Amino acid sequence: MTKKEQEKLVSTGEMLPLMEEFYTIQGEGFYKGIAAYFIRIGGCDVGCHWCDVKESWDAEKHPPSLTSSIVKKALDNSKTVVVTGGEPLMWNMNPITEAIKQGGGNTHIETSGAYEVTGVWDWFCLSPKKNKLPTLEAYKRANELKVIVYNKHDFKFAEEQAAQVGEDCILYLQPEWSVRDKMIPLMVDYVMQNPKWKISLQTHKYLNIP
Ligand SMILES: C[S@@+](CC[C@H](N)C(=O)[O-])C[C@H]1O[C@@H](n2cnc3c(N)ncnc32)[C@H](O)[C@@H]1O
Ligand SMILES: Nc1nc2[nH]cc(C(=O)O)c2c(=O)[nH]1
Ligand code: SF4
Ligand SMILES: [Mg+2]
Repeated sequence: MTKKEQEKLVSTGEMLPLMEEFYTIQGEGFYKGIAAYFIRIGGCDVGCHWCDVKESWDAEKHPPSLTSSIVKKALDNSKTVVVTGGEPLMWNMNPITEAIKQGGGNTHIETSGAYEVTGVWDWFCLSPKKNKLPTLEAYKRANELKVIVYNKHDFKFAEEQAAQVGEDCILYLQPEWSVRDKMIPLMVDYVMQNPKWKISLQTHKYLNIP
């Protein structure tokens, strides 16, 4: 296939720049603890300085793969398929979610919400970033809001973001990994004072799994 043909398929979402795929346990948020197949799509320009997958940022480093093949492999392993990145919403997510659902799977997304929402999602995890705020549609779609706490100013940001999501959206504060020992005590106090929030930890990192 020529580069031009590939680019066309990427633009429709029939190919995606795949960085990695792995079957593991969802470590974070509402579905923490369940087996799930992760599809990590390359490309992100949000630029969080503490991002734990900076290798994903440059989409050019992750060659396009056929969406149908990615989905087939995922569904051979698991009914729950989590699409993450990078920033998955930089790409057209319609074909991948259609294929997952057609194969009987459940579609979950991990996103900053900074780009137009495409795809049909059974579970939408919105993790907003100050650098590039979510779209109005992303706030509407969010089933869970997962705000990363890097310093004490992030509590105010978390409240501003919570004011934008729907009533049924579940609210999580998740410590930034490198400062977890410093931030967890503040988060514990905050959640006891403000019990609409829950704490989410990156449990896969404690379990030493992907
Ligand atoms: C790597 S991001 C990919 C998906 C999307 N770009 C996003 O940010 O939601 C997956 C999740 O990990 C979180 N995350 C990334 N780096 C982290 C870190 N150092 N500590 C805690 N959570 C982190 C993100 O906020 C997001 O919820
Ligand atoms: N086990 C595990 N759970 C996760 N939940 C969200 C992740 C992500 O990077 O999007 C992630 C991840 O990278 N691994
Ligand atoms: S939006 Fe997500 S992938 Fe992009 S830099 Fe931030 S945490 Fe990393
Ligand atoms: Mg991760």
